[in-house]
Amino acid sequence: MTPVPQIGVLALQGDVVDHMRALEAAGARAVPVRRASELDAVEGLVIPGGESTTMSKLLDIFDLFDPVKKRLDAGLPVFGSCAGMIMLADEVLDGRPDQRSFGAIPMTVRRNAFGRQVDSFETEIGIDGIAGGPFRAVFIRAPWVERVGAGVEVLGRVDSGEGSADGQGGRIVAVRAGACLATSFHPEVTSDARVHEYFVDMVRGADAGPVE
Ligand SMILES: NC(=O)CC[C@H](N)C(=O)O
Repeated sequence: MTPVPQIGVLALQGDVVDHMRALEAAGARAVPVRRASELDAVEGLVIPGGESTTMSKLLDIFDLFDPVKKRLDAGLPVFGSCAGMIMLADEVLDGRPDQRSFGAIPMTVRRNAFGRQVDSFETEIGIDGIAGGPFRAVFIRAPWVERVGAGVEVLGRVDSGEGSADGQGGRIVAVRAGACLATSFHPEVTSDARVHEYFVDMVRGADAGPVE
């Protein structure tokens, strides 16, 4: 177990600096990842919020899509927030036709799902596995999860006033599947480090280690 794990933040586009600050606050060493050699050195990876169509394109341009996919398939712990959640899904609705995602979590994610009228909002939600009361969740043109496959644990929902496809009330906005964590919202833009602490604990537990 590494006491201070080295965690990469995919630094092609999006709110990289906020995630690096939040990871450091949560007890990790944060490093930007722009090339495969930097990816090799990390024990966990954050895919930040931003714009998933752009991120998908840049991953191809920087020859990083396949190296990242390979490490995710090998069990590298990963946390995706917002656009990062979209990048982890195996099915993306309302995406661009050429948009690619890693398929690390068996789930269907709808882009920009909360609609243009209220495309950004904040609300308090409970997150399973995170103690200490509700979490202030900031949503910015956020996706939601419409289907979860086998082995995906729903950690949090938001009441969108219309229920959800599975009849349990509220849209799914936080999930975990093994070493993969994803949120529709942006914990990195608040000063509450609990979601990042949760992820740092996942990385410590997984002990994926850097590639030799
Ligand atoms: N804040 C965000 O990350 C927004 C995600 C963006 N709507 C996308 O599709 O990628």
